[in-house]
Formats: sequence, structure tokens, C-alpha cells
Amino acid sequence: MTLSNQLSDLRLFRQYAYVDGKWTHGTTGREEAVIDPATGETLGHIPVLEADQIRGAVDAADQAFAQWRALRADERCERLLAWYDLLQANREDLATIMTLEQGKPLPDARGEVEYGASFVRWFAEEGKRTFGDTIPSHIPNAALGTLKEPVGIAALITPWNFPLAMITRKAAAAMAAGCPVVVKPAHETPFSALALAELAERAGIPAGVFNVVLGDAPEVSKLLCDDERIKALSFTGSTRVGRLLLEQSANTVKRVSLELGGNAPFIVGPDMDPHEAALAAVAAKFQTAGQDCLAANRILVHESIHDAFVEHFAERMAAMTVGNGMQGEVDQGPLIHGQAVDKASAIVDDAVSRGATLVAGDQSQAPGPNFFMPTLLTGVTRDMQVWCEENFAPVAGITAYRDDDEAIAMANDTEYGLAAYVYTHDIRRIWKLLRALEYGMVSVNSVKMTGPPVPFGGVKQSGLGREGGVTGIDEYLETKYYCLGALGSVSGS
Ligand SMILES: NC(=O)c1ccc[n+]([C@@H]2O[C@H](COP(=O)([O-])OP(=O)(O)OC[C@H]3O[C@@H](n4cnc5c(N)ncnc54)[C@H](O)[C@@H]3O)[C@@H](O)[C@H]2O)c1
Ligand SMILES: N[C@@H](CC=O)C(=O)O
Repeated sequence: MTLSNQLSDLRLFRQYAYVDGKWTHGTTGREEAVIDPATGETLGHIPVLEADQIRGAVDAADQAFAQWRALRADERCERLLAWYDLLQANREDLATIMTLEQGKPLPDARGEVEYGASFVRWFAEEGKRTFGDTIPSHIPNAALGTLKEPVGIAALITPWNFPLAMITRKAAAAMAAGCPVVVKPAHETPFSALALAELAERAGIPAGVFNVVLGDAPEVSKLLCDDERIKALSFTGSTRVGRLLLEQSANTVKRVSLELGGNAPFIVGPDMDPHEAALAAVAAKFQTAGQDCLAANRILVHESIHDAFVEHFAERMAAMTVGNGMQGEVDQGPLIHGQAVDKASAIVDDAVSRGATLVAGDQSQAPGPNFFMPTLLTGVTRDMQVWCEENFAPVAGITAYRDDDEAIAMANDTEYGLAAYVYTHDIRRIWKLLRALEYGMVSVNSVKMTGPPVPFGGVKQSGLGREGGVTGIDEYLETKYYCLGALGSVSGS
């Protein structure tokens, strides 16, 4: 299935980079194919930009900065709201592009477009509330205060699992603050980013404010990190690459925000109905085929309901349909590529070789080479990869615990600290777990936890900073302190 015959607006499918308001091809003719993970077919090609073209994108952002920051916040808000309206109006095409390049089922892709657009609306409004402070003066005859100013150009490096929302959550915050952006999307899913650029242009976002560069990831990222004109780097992706970018940004002392990997525990208390908890756990595990930083990786169930929980979990899992996300109502699409399938197999083999029980997950049923059937392992232990690594696959590992203290120790037994789920109706247990879990986000009795008003982010090796919410825009703002001296008798107020 090619992209061009699936869209009602063909101009949303762009096979170029987008720099300084222009669609740009590489100077050497180097290009990369973009593959539909469900079918293995080539959807299109993208250019590999050369180093001077990447620098050219930073030049464009640099030139656009003065004009963009000089707009009033309400003027930037209008442009961003126009972008939001266009995202909504083109939801179906954007979802189609996403499903074809990423693989997630079409209803999930529609949900992501909605989710991604919601950040644009949120930050359009938040841009009008970047208030400074007045400070009671300790200096005679002076007035003191702070102003908020845009930090400068922001480089945004994003992953393939949420190809649209991971861009808008960063870009809308930066642009609302007055910062131009240079986006480097994952090479697996560039077309969503390029469709965003097309719609930004239609929304009247000036040339140079929203740029999309494409190329060799380590090379492009290094160029962006080394460029002194870029003041903020916001990265979403693996902890391994996040560490590298943090190190590479040290020389130019950038503001660095990192949204990295997770290894979420899902704790089920003894008071829970095992059926209700199992349905929630399946939803928390298998969205985006488990390729979600919030995926419930380690499911910890109180020993008194463990067996019943496993039974319900396996039953719900067996009802899941796996297939091409473009075809009807499938619950789970393919993984992003063959390496992801190999990694999932290796994790399952490792667990089984160390004593886990493979309850379900017959890979001979997979409908294609990039598919991995939902898999359930029980008796998982801390020496297994499925426990200590972010598996990023539809592989659920369940284990039993005796009491709350053991559940807390197990849940915290990881270098990651992004999100944790707690299922129990016992308020004392809820409070104890909420306080003891070393995670940036804890969701109690709810699979859904994200959205624009939420300060999204992790602790430990899961990242630095928060995106979204009322503080998300601060990642792109400097605080300028002022002291107005020699004011005479007005001081002291
Ligand atoms: N915390 C969050 O909000 C959040 C959200 C989504 C995904 N993630 C994490 O993202 C990871 C999956 O995404 P991924 O596989 O695309 O991650 P990744 O780290 O491999 O890639 C992310 C981005 O970095 C680029 N990149 C890859 N290698 C690079 C290198 N050596 N130097 C510079 N840039 C490089 C990629 O091209 C891509 O644009 C998971 O760990 C997941 O948990 C986190
Ligand atoms: N589901 C997450 C993305 C993680 O992969 C989000 O909502 O940001």
C-alpha cells in the first residue's frame, strides 16, 4: 500500500526536508527508504542532508528568531491555534501517514493525532501566561523583578513510536515561548514530521521557525549539539542515546531536556478484582504493541490473586487481534522493524532459559516478519532481561509478591523511573505506594495518565525535566532579573 494513493490531500506527503520554509533535497542525491513495517513495502524516500545543510537550517532558525520572538504572545497564539485547527482538519490523512510508517492501528493513530494536536492548543494558550515576578526590593530606591524571555533556538530530536505527539509536545512549547525549532525526527517515521511542517506553513508559521532536518542520526545530532546558536536541546528516545546527547551538549552548555526509557511496574493489590485488574494491565502493556515508554513491563500481583489474575490476563490477551493497522479493527500492529522482533525473541528466550514459564505467545501465528504475537511470561525474576531492560515489545512479565514492602522493593529495582501503575482501592496502601515508588509519574487505578495539563517526565535514568503542563514551557524560557535603581520614593512598595 503506497502512501500517495491513501491520502485525500497529497501535499501532506512530502519526500523532502523542510528548511527555511522550503522543501529541500540533499545536495549529493543520497537518500533513504521509508518502509511500511506491516508489509515491508517502501512508502517513499527521504534525503540525507549534508552537514552544511544542517547548519543552513540553524542559520534559518537564527534569522527567524528575531522576528518570531518580537511577536506578541497573543500573535504567536493565533498562529499556533491555526496550526491546531489544521491538524484537526487533516486528522484522517495524518493518521493514515502514521499507521503506514509506524504500524500502529488506525484508531490509535487517530488518537495520537488528537493527542499531538492537544499540545499545540495547550501551549498556544500557555504562551500568554509566561509571567515574570515582582520582587520586594531590599535595595533602596529600586524596583526588582523578573521577565521571561525565549531561550533561543531549540533542537528537538524525537523517536519513532509516537511520531507526531513527541514533536508537538516539544515544538508547541518552544514556539509559544518564542523559540524557533530544528526538528530531527526518527528516520523510520519522517513523514508525520514533514506533514506537520506542511501544516505549519499553511498556518502562517514564518519560514525558519519550524524546520525538519533529515540525515544520519549521529552526525546530525552531533552538529546540532556542537552549534552554539542552539540554546536548548530536547530529546525523547532511549536512555543510551540520551546520555550521549547530554555529554555532547556539555561543550556548548545547552539547556537539555531528556524524556528517556521506562520500565514501568504495574502493582496489583490483594483487594483488587483480578478480572478488572487484568483488563487494565493488558491495556497498559500492549498499546503501540508494547513500544511505549509507559508500557507496563513488570506486572507485580499479590500472591493471593496471582493465579486468577494470570488466567484473566491470558484470556484477554488471547482475544487480541494482530495484523496490519490499516486493515479493520486490529488491536496490535507490527513492531517497527526486524531488529525489534529479534530483541523480543531474545528477551523471551532469556526468560525461559532462566526459569520463567511461557504461558502464551506462539510466534508461528505471527502474520508477517515484523509481527510479534502478544506474549505472557510468568515467574519472572530480577536476573532476567524482561525484568531489568525496557523490553519495548508485546511481552508481559508477571510475578507474585507477598506484601507491600516487597512490591515496592521489586518495583524500584530498576535504573528507570518514568511511570508506575498501582491498582488497589485501599487508601492507605495507595498513599504508601505513591510515596515510596521512585517514579516521576504514578497512576492509581487508571491506565490513561497523560495529556497536555500533565507534567510528563521521569526520575533516575528516565530523564531530566518535564514536558507539558504549566511548567513545560519553562524548558524554553530564560528568567531575566532586573533591578531598576534610582527610582526615588516609589521604592519600598
Ligand atoms: N520518556 C518519554 O517520554 C518517551 C517517549 C517516547 C519514547 N521514549 C523512549 O524512546 C525509546 C524508543 O525510541 P527510539 O528507538 O527511536 O530511540 P532512539 O534513542 O534510538 O532514537 C531516538 C532519536 O535519536 C536518534 N538517534 C539514534 N541514535 C542516535 C545517535 N547515536 N546519536 C544521536 N541521535 C541518535 C534517532 O534517529 C531518533 O531520532 C524507548 O527507550 C522509549 O522509552 C521515551
Ligand atoms: N505514551 C507516551 C509516549 C511514550 O512512548 C506519551 O504519552 O508521551
